[in-house]
Amino acid sequence: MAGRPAPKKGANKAASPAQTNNNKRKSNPSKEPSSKKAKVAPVAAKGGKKSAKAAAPQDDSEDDESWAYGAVSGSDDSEIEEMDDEFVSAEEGSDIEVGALNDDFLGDEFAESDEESKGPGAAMFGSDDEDEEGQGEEEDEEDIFASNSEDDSDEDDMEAKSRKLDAAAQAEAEEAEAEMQTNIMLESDKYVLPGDDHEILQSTDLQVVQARIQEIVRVLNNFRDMREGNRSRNDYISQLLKDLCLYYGYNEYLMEKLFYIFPVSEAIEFFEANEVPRPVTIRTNTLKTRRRELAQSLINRGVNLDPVGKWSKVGLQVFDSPVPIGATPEYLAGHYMLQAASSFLPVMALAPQEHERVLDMASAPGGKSTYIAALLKNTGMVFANDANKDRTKSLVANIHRLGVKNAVVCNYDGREFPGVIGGFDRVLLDAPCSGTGVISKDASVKTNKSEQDFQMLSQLQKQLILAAIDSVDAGSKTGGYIVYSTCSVTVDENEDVVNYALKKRPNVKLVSTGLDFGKEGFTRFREKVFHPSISLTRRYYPHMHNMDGFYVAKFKKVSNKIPKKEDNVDLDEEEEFTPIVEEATKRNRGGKKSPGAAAKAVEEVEQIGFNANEDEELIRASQAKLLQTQKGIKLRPKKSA
Ligand SMILES: C[S@@+](CC[C@H](N)C(=O)[O-])C[C@H]1O[C@@H](n2cnc3c(N)ncnc32)[C@H](O)[C@@H]1O
Repeated sequence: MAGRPAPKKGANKAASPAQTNNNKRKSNPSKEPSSKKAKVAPVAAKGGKKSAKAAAPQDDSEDDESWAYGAVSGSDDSEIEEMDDEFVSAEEGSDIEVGALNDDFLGDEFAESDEESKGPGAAMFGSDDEDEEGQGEEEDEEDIFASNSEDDSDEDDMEAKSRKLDAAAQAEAEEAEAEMQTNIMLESDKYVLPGDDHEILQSTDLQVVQARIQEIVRVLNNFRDMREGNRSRNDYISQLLKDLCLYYGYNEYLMEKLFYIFPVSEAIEFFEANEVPRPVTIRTNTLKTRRRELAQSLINRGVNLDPVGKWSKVGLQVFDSPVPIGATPEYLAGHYMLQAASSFLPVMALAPQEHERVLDMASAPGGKSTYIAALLKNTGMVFANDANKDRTKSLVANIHRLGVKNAVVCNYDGREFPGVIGGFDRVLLDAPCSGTGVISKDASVKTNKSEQDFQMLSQLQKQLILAAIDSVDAGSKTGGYIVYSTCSVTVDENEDVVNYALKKRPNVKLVSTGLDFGKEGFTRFREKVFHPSISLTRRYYPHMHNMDGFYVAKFKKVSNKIPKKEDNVDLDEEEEFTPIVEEATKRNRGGKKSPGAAAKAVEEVEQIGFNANEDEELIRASQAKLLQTQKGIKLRPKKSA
C-alpha cells in the first residue's frame, strides 16, 4: 500500500448504489431476499442469491409478534404487510422447486437470461420477420405483375423468374450476414487491460478505479468471450486485487485472503457491505422482562423498532431513536443488552439447559455469558472467564446490570482449562480473532492485520479449542457440547481450527448447530481439504445476512478418553471415537464395528497436547506450497538448529 493514497471514504464512493442505510426499516436483513440486494451491488452481482433460502428463519409459533409491527408503524401497515410477505416467500421458497419459484427467488441469473432472450435473440427474430414480410410483399407484387401479364411472352416470364431468384439470393446473403453479426463479440466489448505505463493504470482517482473494477469483474464473469488476447485470468485478478486494495483501503495480504473466500462478484458485495454499518440490535434480557413489554416501553419513548427476524425470540432491531439507546431507563434497569444479531447465534447453538454448568471461556464484555445465564433462567452456573483483567470489569458490570445471579467471573488464560476447573456440561469458546467479520465496525482491521497476526491467532485458537474440548464432560446427562465461534470469516481461523480439533481430539464429532440459516462451512478451500462433516458448521456474511461476519461450529464430545493416534487398531473398531475414521470406515467397509477392539483402544489413552513445533512445521510446509504454486518460489528447507 506504500505510496497509495488513502481511499476517500464516502467521497467518490457516494455514487455507489450499494451504499444503503442498513438501519432503514426496509433493509431488515432476514426479510429481504439477497437476490434483491445483489441487484444494487455496484458490480454485476450474482452471488448471494441463494441466501434467500439460507436465511429462511425458523418458526416462531410461540410468540405472536404482530403487535410490534402495528404498534411501531402506526399508519405504516401496508409496508409491514409487504415485508411480512417477502419473509414468508423466502421461507416457502426454500422448499419449492426452481420451476415453481416466483421472479424474486429466481434471482438475477434467471432475470438476466430472460433479458437475453429478449435482447439479441429478439433482435435476430425481429429482423427475420421483417425479411419474411418484405419478401412476402415482393412476392405479392410479382403475383400482381404475373396476373396482369398472362399473355406476355416466355422472355418476360424468364425475366420475372430471374428477378425472383436474385431477390432470394440477396435475402439469404443478408440473413447470413445478420447471423454473423449476432454471433461475433465486438472488439469494443473486450476489456483491454491497461499496460504498466498506461495513464489509466496509474490513476488513483477512485472513480476511475471503480470503473476498472467493474470492467474487470465483467470480464472475469465471462472470461472466454471477453478477455483480451492471451491475457490470463491471473493478469486480470492481480490488477483487480490492486484496485480493490486502493478502492476499499485494505492491505494486500488481507485483501487476497478475503477475496478468495467468495466468487468474484460476491467478493465485491462483501467488501461493499463492509462499508455500511450493520443494523443496531438489542437482546431482551428475559431475566427481567419480555420482548413484547420491552418493545412497548421503547416505542413509548419514540424508538422505532421491529423484531430482528423470526429466527430470534429475543432480538429487536432499532431503526431510529430520539434517545441514546445505550442510556434509556430500560437499558440502565437491565432490560436489554446492546448486542449484534450475529452474536446471538453461538449461544443459540450452545442451547444451554437449566441447571447445567457452563463455561464461557473468552467472555468479556459478557454479551454471550449473560444470554447463557438468561437461558439457564439463573439456575446452574456460568463460569465467565476472560484472560484480560481490564475487560472483566465491563463483564462484571453487565452481569450486575442484567440481574445475573448464577455467574462466576474468572480471569485465566483459557488454555489453563481444564486445569482450573473441568467437567462442564457445555463450553462456549467465542475465540479471540482477527475481526474480519466486523470491519464495518472497526475499519482498522483492513490495514493492521499481518500474516504473522493470522498465524499467531490461529495457533492460539487451536490451543484454546483443545482446552475447551477437554473441559467438557462427555458423560453429562444433558450436554457434552462445545461451541466454537469467531467474528471472522477467514478459513484459517474457522474451518482450519475445527479441522485441527477433529484431528487432535477424535473423541469429538461435529453436530448440527441447530441454526437453520447460514452458509455451510468449507470442506475444501484452495489447496486445503477438510473433514466432510465441516459442512455442518455455519458461516454468516454481512452482504448475505446483513449481520456481522461470523462462524459457528458445534461439537459433541463422545468420550472423555482420547484414543491413541498410533494405536494399532482396526479402523472399524475406532469408529465410535473418530469422526474422520468413521467416515472412511463407512465408505470402505460398510460401517461395521466390533466394540471389543474399540474398548481396547480407549484403554490406552494419551493426552494429546498442542504441539507448537509440529504446528510450526505444518504452517511452514503449507506456506511453502502456496508460494510455489502461486508465485513459483521454491523455499529452501529450514536448517535444523
Ligand atoms: C471475541 S471476544 C469475546 C466476546 C464475548 N464472548 C462476548 O460475547 O461479549 C474475545 C475475548 O477473548 C479474550 N481472550 C484473548 N485471549 C484469551 C485467552 N488466552 N484466554 C481467554 N480469553 C482470551 C479477549 O480478552 C476477549 O475479551
